[in-house]
This record gives sequence, C-alpha cells and structure tokens, in this order.
Amino acid sequence: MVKICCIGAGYVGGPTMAVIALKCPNVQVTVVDIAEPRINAWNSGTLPIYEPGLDDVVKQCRGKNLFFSTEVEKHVAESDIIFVSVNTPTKTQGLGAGKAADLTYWESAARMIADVSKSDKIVVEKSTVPVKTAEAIERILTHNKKGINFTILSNPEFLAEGTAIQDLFNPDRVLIGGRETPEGQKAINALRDVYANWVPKERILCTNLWSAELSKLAANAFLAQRISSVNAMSALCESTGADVSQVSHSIGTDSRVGPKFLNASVGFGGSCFQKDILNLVYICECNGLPEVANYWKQVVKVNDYQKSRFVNRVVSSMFNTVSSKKIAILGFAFKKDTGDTRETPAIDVCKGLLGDKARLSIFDPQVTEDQILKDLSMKKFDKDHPSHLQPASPTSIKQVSIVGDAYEATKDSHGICILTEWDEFKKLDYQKVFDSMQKPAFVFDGRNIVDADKLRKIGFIVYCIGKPLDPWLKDMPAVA
Ligand SMILES: NC(=O)c1ccc[n+]([C@@H]2O[C@H](COP(=O)([O-])OP(=O)(O)OC[C@H]3O[C@@H](n4cnc5c(N)ncnc54)[C@H](O)[C@@H]3O)[C@@H](O)[C@H]2O)c1
Ligand SMILES: O=c1ccn([C@@H]2O[C@H](COP(=O)(O)OP(=O)(O)O[C@H]3O[C@H](CO)[C@@H](O)[C@H](O)[C@H]3O)[C@@H](O)[C@H]2O)c(=O)[nH]1
Repeated sequence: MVKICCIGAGYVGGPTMAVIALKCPNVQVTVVDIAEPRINAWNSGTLPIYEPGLDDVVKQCRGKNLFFSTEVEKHVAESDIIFVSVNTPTKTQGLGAGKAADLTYWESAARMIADVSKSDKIVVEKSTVPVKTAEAIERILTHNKKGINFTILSNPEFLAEGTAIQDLFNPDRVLIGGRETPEGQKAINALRDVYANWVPKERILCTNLWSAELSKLAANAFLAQRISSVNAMSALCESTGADVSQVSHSIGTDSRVGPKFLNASVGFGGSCFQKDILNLVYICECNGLPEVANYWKQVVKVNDYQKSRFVNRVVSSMFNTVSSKKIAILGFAFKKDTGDTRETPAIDVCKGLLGDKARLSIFDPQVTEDQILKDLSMKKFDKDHPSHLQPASPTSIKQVSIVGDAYEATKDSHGICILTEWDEFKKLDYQKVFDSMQKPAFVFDGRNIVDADKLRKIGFIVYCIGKPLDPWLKDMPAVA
C-alpha cells in the first residue's frame, strides 16, 4: 500500500488529502501538523475549517485510510510520498520584508525530512513557493544524504476556498513538475498514478520543475489582474455613468476573454493573491526586471486603491464624517462560504472607518468575535503566520461590537457596508432594516448583491461599485 504523508493540516493540506484518501482507497494518507489544537479539531466532529462538502468527505475515510496526527517525524519516516503544505507567508522582517516569501516553515520541514528519513522519498511541493525553491530544497535534503534518494516534485494547488471540494473533485488541471531525469520522470509517473484515480489523463499536465513553480504564481497574478482591471474600470464607470456589470458582460462574451472572474468588488482578499503577487514582484526585482516587477505591483496598488476609494465614498457621502456614527458591517470573510479572513478587504475598510472615528457593528455568519478583534488589532502580513506567532488573545476595541445577526447590526445605524457576498444578505427584509435605521439611511454595497432599485424605492441612498451614482452621491465631494 502506498503511504502518503502531508505536512501541514491547513486549508490546503486537509481538504486535498481528504479527497486523495476518498478517491484512492488503496493509499494510506496521514496529515500531520505541529499545531495540536488543529489536529484535535480534524479528529473531532467540528473540523478546523469551514468548507462546504468537507465534513462528508472526511467522515467517509477518517479512521480507514485517512489519519490526522501530531507525530510528524514518525509518519514522515514511514511514508513513500511526502507532500509539504505549510505556510509560505510574506516576510515581515529582514531582506525582502513586505514582499518576499518567508520560507522558514518550508525549510524546517525539509530539514526534518532529511533528518528522519531512512528510505527513498518523493517530496512534493504543495505550498506555493518562489520559482527555483526546489533547487534550495534539494540542497537541504541532500546535505546529509545517508544513501537515501530524495526526488522533488512541484505540484501546486489551484483550489479556491468555498469551492475546495468541488475544485478537487473536478480540477481544470493538475500540474506536476519534475526534473527531466529518469528519477524525475519516475516520480512524476508515481504521482500521476495517484491523481489518475479520478482526474482524466489529459488534465494532468507534466512540466519541468521551474515551469510548475512559476505557473502557480503566474496563475494567481493573472486572476488577480482581472479583478484589478475590472475594479479600475469601476472607478471610471462611476465618473461617466457607465455600468460596470454591463461592461464586464460585454467584455466577457468575447471568447478570448471569457465571462468568469470579472465581478467588480470592494477589492480582492484571501491568503494568496496579494502574497503571491508581491512574491512575484520580488523575484522579478531580484532577476533585474524592474519593468516586469512594476507591472505586477500595480495589480496590488489598484486593489489598495479600490479599498480606500470605498472608505472615502462612505465618509464623503455621509457629510464627510462618520465620527460617532454607527455603521453596520455585513460580512467579514474574504468571500462567501468560508470563515477565512486572511487579507479580507473588510480589515482595511473597517480600519479606514475606525480612523474616521466610526462606531462599527459587525456581523459575519462564519467568523468569530475573537477572530475579528484579532484581525483588527494585528499588523499587516502577520495573519498568515502560524497562530503561535499571533497575539494570544484579542484585545477589545472600544468602537467595535460584534453581533449575532444582520438586523441587530443594522438597528439604529446610519449606514450599512456589505463586504462579503453571503446569500443571506440578499434575502434580508430591507423594509424592516430601513425602518430601524437613522435617516438618511445608506447602503454601500461592496459586492453588488442587492437589488438597488428596490432599496431606493424603500428610501435608501444606495451606492453600488461601478454603477451610475444616486443624485445624492453625485453631489458629494469628489472621491480620491
Ligand atoms: N488557502 C488556499 O486556498 C490555498 C490554495 C492554494 C495554495 N495555497 C498555498 O498552500 C500553502 C498552505 O496554505 P494554507 O492556506 O493551507 O495554510 P494554513 O496556514 O491553513 O496551513 C498550514 C499549516 O502548516 C502547519 N505547519 C507550519 N510549519 C510546519 C512544520 N514545520 N511541521 C508541521 N506543520 C507545520 C501550520 O501549523 C498550519 O496548520 C501556502 O503556501 C499557500 O500559499 C493555499
Ligand atoms: O470576479 C471576482 C472574483 C473574485 N473576487 C475576489 O477575489 C478574492 C479571491 O477569490 P477566489 O480566487 O475565488 O478565492 P481564493 O480561495 O483566494 O482562490 C485563489 O487563490 C488560491 C490560492 O492560491 C488559488 O488556488 C485559486 O485558484 C485562486 O482562485 C476574493 O476576495 C473574491 O471576493 C472578486 O472580487 N471578483
């Protein structure tokens, strides 16, 4: 029986390995992590991450051919294939701080693999890493060879949170990169055989190591670039009376562009896009390509601009001050169907409004009070580091309250900011909401999910990203 071990039981390691276990009953899969609470949660009835369909997959194979353990060294030593799916966050200190990937966790995993291994291993990069990382990892693995052969593969993950299970069941492609040597090709074939249990052959792409590593960064850069492009257009739409949804639709019907991933928003979030683009920028700079670096840097800059534009719109619409006004924040996760808040635009929007002395009442159906308070007190980039490096307990913030439903959040408020596209926010009784609010009552829809005309009929002043402006909003001072 092939034995797989995955180091890192996070958003990628957990779901990915659960699906491999489900689809390959003849493979034994063990997911290991140094974080004991996380492993305990994987072994309990309440999984550590919220992902539609995940509970069901885990229930079907946990205890049969899927195991979660903190005995990292033991399982690494016993396995044939080792996936490494640890964090690769943005460096916060030292050379490349604020841009380069922090490979501390990867390096310590690689050193441990080298130390405990007693038989040949295939080591698979599952984490997103800078191009050429495999070369460095190879050096670590072979520094004390003991006659063991380590073959390194790059197998980046393309799942998106909220749809992880569906993405893993039916991936657009699985990418495997390896050395162009007989050992490299043999390792590629071994991993291809695992995926071939459920992924059609033509969707398993095999490349050299550097193409696979770079393709992951390039894929995220291209995806994020689409969002920044449409968000840049949204600003122009608001100035001209064009409607960004109509513009997106018109562009997306060109089969060369395609219709997906063209929704204007308050900005993209999530643990990957910003981190991976900054990493790409750093790699370009290190390779003496400042023009290429600046091109990609602009994608992040436009995203920051979109978030501050949103805050400015809220403040300027409300007589240029939100001081002491209650603002309801509906949604804090970076997208719907996840409880993940890493790099969520809600953090920057809330901090911006707090900077103008607003009182915030925040509701998200999947994010806990502790998490929101931690996020609002944490420094940029700290969030993606393991929890033992984060503030132990959240500090309460005077102007912020976290509430249990949308009606409580909006009661007596002056304005509502919709920051996550949860389905339940589309179905609220907006007449009831309006009746309970201060007047004039504002809705700032950062996800373009409400029926704006219906809300206007009720009496709201409504702002939607990239849509023709209400007369009220047009008359307010220009937004930077
Ligand atoms: N989250 C996503 O949607 C997604 C998608 C594709 C790729 N990725 C990439 O996958 C990687 C992991 O992302 P994630 O979201 O799963 O992160 P995560 O923080 O949810 O999980 C990483 C886990 O690794 C553990 N860990 C760190 N060092 C360890 C060590 N030395 N030994 C054992 N365990 C260790 C941490 O405790 C943590 O539980 C990152 O490189 C990320 O860029 C993420
Ligand atoms: O048209 C769109 C699409 C997305 N978003 C926002 O973009 C962010 C990222 O969304 P999404 O890509 O769906 O989620 P992630 O889980 O971050 O997945 C991305 O990042 C992963 C980590 O690398 C990759 O594996 C995935 O392929 C890639 O889609 C979220 O804030 C979305 O709200 C928009 O604003 N407009």
